[in-house]
Amino acid sequence: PEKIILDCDPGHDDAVAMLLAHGSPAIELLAVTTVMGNQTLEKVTRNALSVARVIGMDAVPIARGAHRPLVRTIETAPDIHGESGLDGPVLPEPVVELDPRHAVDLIIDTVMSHPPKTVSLVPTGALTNIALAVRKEPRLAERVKQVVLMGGGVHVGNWSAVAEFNIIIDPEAAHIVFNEPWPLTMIGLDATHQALATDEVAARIAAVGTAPARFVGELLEFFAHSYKDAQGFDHPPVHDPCAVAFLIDPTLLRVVKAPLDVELTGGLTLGMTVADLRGPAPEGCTTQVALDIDNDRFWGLVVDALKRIGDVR
Ligand SMILES: Nc1ccc([C@@H]2N[C@H](CO)[C@@H](O)[C@H]2O)cc1
Ligand SMILES: [Ca+2]
Repeated sequence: PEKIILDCDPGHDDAVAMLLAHGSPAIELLAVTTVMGNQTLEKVTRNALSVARVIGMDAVPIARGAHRPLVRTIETAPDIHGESGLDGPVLPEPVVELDPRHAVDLIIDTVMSHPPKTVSLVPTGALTNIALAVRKEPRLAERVKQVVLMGGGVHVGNWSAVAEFNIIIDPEAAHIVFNEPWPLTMIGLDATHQALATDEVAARIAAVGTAPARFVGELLEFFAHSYKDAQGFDHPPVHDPCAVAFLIDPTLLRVVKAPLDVELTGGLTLGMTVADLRGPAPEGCTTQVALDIDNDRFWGLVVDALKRIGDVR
């Protein structure tokens, strides 16, 4: 199985990414780290611990990370995720204790204690923790198998006309991460806006008939309402598990190798992820971008993971 570290800001779709990583037989979830974004660090960390309880994840270390971006001030997304960051379902009291380390140290310790090129980083929030980690331990750039991040977009933005939330709330961190030599796959809005939780998807999830499945149903119901009100979507795009799905079955996504970088000085374009799709990628290009996803097969992975998790008391 693919060994991964999930760096996240739960967040409705981050919660689905956690359950997909925990439930999929193709993934070995080594650690979960939290970063501010959808809500404050306190709230997203509490949410991660609650989700861990719901899905029966009691042996994976969870550590909290950056409480604000590297340079800028924090910006949250209550219009989509609500005041708690995971509005909708009742959130059970956490049972597992947080790992005492900072997320950055848990990431470094986990990667450096495994053989080279065996652990992948899967960030689904701002890239602050990942940037700090590779600055504190530069060897990460050669040691990590790959970075598969949910963020950015080639032709699509959601926090500005051209920028995506995870990137624009900490564009300096994103610039660091996009410019390290590690293999990097950007699962951006071009693909994740196709990962829609339709009524048919909701029915497939409900049919699993377990407490975790009901939890997912409730969080997707809230997510659907807030996405409709805030962004006019008929069904919510569930972004973050698309990054985990790429590691489970890369054939689910169409990816194109292309030079990628992040705009830091634009007025209109701050935080824009710029992919140069003009021609064949130059030799040594280590970045690629996802442009499409097979939504039906993607949701099949989520349903399978829920079935494997079963009922959790
Ligand atoms: N409007 C909106 C804002 C932030 C997010 C979060 N940021 C990414 C999508 O932009 C996902 O990781 C998701 O958790 C989703 C929608
Ligand atoms: Ca997220």
